[in-house]
Amino acid sequence: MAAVMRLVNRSTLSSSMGQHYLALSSAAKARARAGQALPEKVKIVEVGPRDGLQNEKTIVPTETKINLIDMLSMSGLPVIEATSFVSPKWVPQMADQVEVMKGICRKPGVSYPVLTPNLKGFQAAVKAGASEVAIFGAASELFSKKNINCSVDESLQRFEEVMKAAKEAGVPVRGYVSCVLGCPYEGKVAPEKVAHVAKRLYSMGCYEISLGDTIGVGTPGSMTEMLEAVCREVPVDALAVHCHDTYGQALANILVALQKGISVVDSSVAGLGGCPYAQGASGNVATEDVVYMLHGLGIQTGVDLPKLMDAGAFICRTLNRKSNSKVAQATCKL
Ligand SMILES: CC(C)(COP(=O)([O-])OP(=O)([O-])OC[C@H]1O[C@@H](n2cnc3c(N)ncnc32)[C@H](O)[C@@H]1OP(=O)([O-])[O-])[C@@H](O)C(=O)NCCC(=O)NCCSC(=O)C[C@@](C)(O)CC(=O)[O-]
Repeated sequence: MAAVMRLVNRSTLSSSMGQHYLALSSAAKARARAGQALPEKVKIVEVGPRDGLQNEKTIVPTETKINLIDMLSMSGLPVIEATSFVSPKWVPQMADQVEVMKGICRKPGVSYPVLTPNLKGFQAAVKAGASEVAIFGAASELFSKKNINCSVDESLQRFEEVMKAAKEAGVPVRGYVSCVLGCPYEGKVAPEKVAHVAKRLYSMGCYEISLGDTIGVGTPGSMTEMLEAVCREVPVDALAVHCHDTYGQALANILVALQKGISVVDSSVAGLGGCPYAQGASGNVATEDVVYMLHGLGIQTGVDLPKLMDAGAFICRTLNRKSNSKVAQATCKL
């Protein structure tokens, strides 16, 4: 019975993709029905292999990480955050970063950025063949201290060093701001503080600033307020949103961001993840659910949903867990 359901749901999914997602006139209508001028295309930044796996209690074999990244590459995702060049004492799960970078099959046109908290990480990343990196700061002092062992100002000084080296090497840099809608240690975070850190990262040369609701406490209300503050300081086309789904608000918050004109969304296959320095934070919003919503709105992503779901099913099977994706649950792709 379950197998029949799986088949039926999979074919329904494929045919609905064919009927609805590719018909441009109905796509435009779907976007218009959402009430605002939504973007025609959205770039999805898949963070599962890094944000998703960094918090796993038992070490995930390198081969599994490589297989996951390769399957994600085949699904049409344009950006896959592969790993991080951080201290193995702080995040043991990412200690195999060099092997991961060496083992993945890089698909032309796909970018594989990695996290680099400082110059040491940047140099190691470039040596391992990274062609794009991300620096990661926070809008909360206590989170910054817990996560990267320095104040927000100190972190920005370290990032200046990374930016200088990246410019010399011609490596594009993405910037993260964590705790944009709340901090596990400080509680509420002022939108102006988020805007200040986002502006600093943008001014130092980050081509894109990803705004992280690290603990998933935001609502469409707080998201709107925060984005209005940030958009006064950073052009909207340089912004991305990175929503964890702890309180089930992620898709609603992403829709708010789309309505504000943001067209880059971070997400994690099967909703894997959490931050090791933000206790209680659940995984990122599931990529499958984001793709389903975007395609339903007539927004192009270039992602093949069934192939993406195969990658989600693979990692859930390997980690012996249920997918956090509602789409995977509904279609029995667990
Ligand atoms: C930033 C540090 C390194 C500072 O850590 P530290 O202890 O202050 O650094 P240090 O400069 O004093 O060095 C201490 C040791 O770490 C080594 N070290 C120093 N730098 C590196 C490096 N790059 N790679 C490898 N090793 C490094 C260094 O060589 C030395 O080694 P030892 O002499 O003790 O053997 C540390 O705090 C760290 O690695 N933190 C990891 C933070 C992290 O990965 N957090 C999770 C990702 S952030 C996130 O998930 C949020 C995000 C991005 O998804 C968005 C959102 O949801 O909000």
